[in-house]
Amino acid sequence: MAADFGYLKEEIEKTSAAGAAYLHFDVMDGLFVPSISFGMPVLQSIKKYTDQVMDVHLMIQEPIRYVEDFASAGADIITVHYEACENLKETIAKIRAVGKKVGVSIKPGTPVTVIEEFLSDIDMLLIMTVEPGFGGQSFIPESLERIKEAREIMEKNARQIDIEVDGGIYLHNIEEVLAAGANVIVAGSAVFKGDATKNVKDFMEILGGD
Ligand SMILES: O=C(CO)[C@@H](O)[C@H](O)COP(=O)(O)O
Repeated sequence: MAADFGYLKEEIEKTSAAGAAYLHFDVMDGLFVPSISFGMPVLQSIKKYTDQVMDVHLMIQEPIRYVEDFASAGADIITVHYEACENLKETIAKIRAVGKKVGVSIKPGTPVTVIEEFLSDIDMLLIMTVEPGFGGQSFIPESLERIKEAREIMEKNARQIDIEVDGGIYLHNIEEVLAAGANVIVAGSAVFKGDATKNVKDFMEILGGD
């Protein structure tokens, strides 16, 4: 979402060449969050020119309605919001049924403990480190404790899944989020504002290239 849409192909190719393994695709419906971004047709177009893992973050109300569409359009991981689903179990099952990896996201005000009962069914927990809806916001400092809490819950349940963080991540705070237990990093402004190639390379140096 932070890329210049007029140059989407070039912007994405830069991140891929510089080593970014995932492309985070923010879908906003103007209902679950105030903004509207883009949807399946854009994903389908992008998919043609990059091999990056398509990490689709659905910030939409009742995402179960669109799981099949995003799967067909090229999603590899489909992440839905805990707060947006009337029946999260059913939504997770639908993502599994279309053969995609399952992510569940929680907003900053949602207790981390809500994830416990879904842990065995999901591949990734996305902890929002800003209020979802807009890029360019500041990282919420309390998020660090929430990431640690999520790792502890996983240890207690003997289930280690990916913890993704999203919002306000820059070179100056990435080490803190990694130390807290996150292992999938979303960076919007920090990559696309300025030289995307250099920015991704700078992140990759800290991440060790994988
Ligand atoms: O999902 C969202 C916002 O809702 C994020 O993906 C942000 O768009 C990340 O942007 P930066 O905070 O890195 O600019």
